[in-house]
Amino acid sequence: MAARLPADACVTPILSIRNLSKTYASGHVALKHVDLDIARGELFALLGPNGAGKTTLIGIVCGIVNASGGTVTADGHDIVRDYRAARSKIGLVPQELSTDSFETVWSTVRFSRGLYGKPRDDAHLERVLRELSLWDKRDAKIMTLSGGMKRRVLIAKALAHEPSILFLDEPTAGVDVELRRDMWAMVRRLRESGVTVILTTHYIEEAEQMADRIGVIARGELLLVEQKDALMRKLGKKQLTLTLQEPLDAVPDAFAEWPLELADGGQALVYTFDAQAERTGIAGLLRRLAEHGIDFKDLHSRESSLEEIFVELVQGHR
Ligand SMILES: Nc1ncnc2c1ncn2[C@@H]1O[C@H](COP(=O)(O)OP(=O)(O)OP(=O)(O)O)[C@@H](O)[C@H]1O
Repeated sequence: MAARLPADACVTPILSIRNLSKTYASGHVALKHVDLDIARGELFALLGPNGAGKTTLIGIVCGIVNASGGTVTADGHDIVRDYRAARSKIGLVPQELSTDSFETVWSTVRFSRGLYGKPRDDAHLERVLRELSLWDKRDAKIMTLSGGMKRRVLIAKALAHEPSILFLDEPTAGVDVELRRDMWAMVRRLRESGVTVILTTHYIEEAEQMADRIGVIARGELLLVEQKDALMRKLGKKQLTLTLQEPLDAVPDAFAEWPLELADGGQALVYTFDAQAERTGIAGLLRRLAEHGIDFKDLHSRESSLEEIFVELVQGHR
């Protein structure tokens, strides 16, 4: 699907992905013709179930995986023809910490910066380590750190060369509440400082709390890209639950025009409707209930969460 920026976003995208495809040597098609533009300074969340193609997409943009077709431009640089320049614009926080176990935190981040040919800037590295509460650990060997601290080191490494685009692949998978909160705060600060952040996540809550725009990917296809608020408005459903005075065995035929369901062993009647519809049908439903002598003692309504929207989208795709 096409996922260009809205016309009013009159900016050159910082990341431009065109017709990107990937078929692994095994024959598995991991990405199918993905088009996506990311605006400078945006916080974009890529949501998808396991195996959707999120890591493959990031891997291609970061030059770790070769694309089978399509192009990617990062801050004006083609990621194949102009690999070094493109890569120097990008920071990647991968899912796993794989190397550097015997190195200290300080030498690891300094080395990361040097990899991109950036001049030494100890003041910058100190700022990064302090922000991530790693400054006190700068002389510790990475192998001696806790899992949470190792995660922080991954982020420090990714920020060492001052990238303008930061990818976070499942940043909070398996981390504790405190680290998750710190990560969210850090991502917000980065974004305020002008860094474009693209994160992948299974945690809908993360996308709901953080993102400006959300892309949903499943089986290698970008199903949808929307401003978060518009997505919730467009696809959100509302649910009205009536707690009945007397339980019902079944929904009476007279109510066939409303998609009603019984819940709580017949104690509650649940009506799901489109939050955007001009006529919700609630007034008519309540009248009909009164006509049939069905009394209720309580009623409440709620809007669907992003999680419900997401599950419906992905299931619909299957
Ligand atoms: N090197 C590889 N060779 C063959 N198939 C692969 C390879 N790497 C990934 N795949 C397959 O491609 C699909 C997409 O994988 P990918 O890791 O991009 O998904 P993901 O959305 O990041 O999933 P997760 O959330 O589980 O990390 C999966 O079915 C995976 O098994």
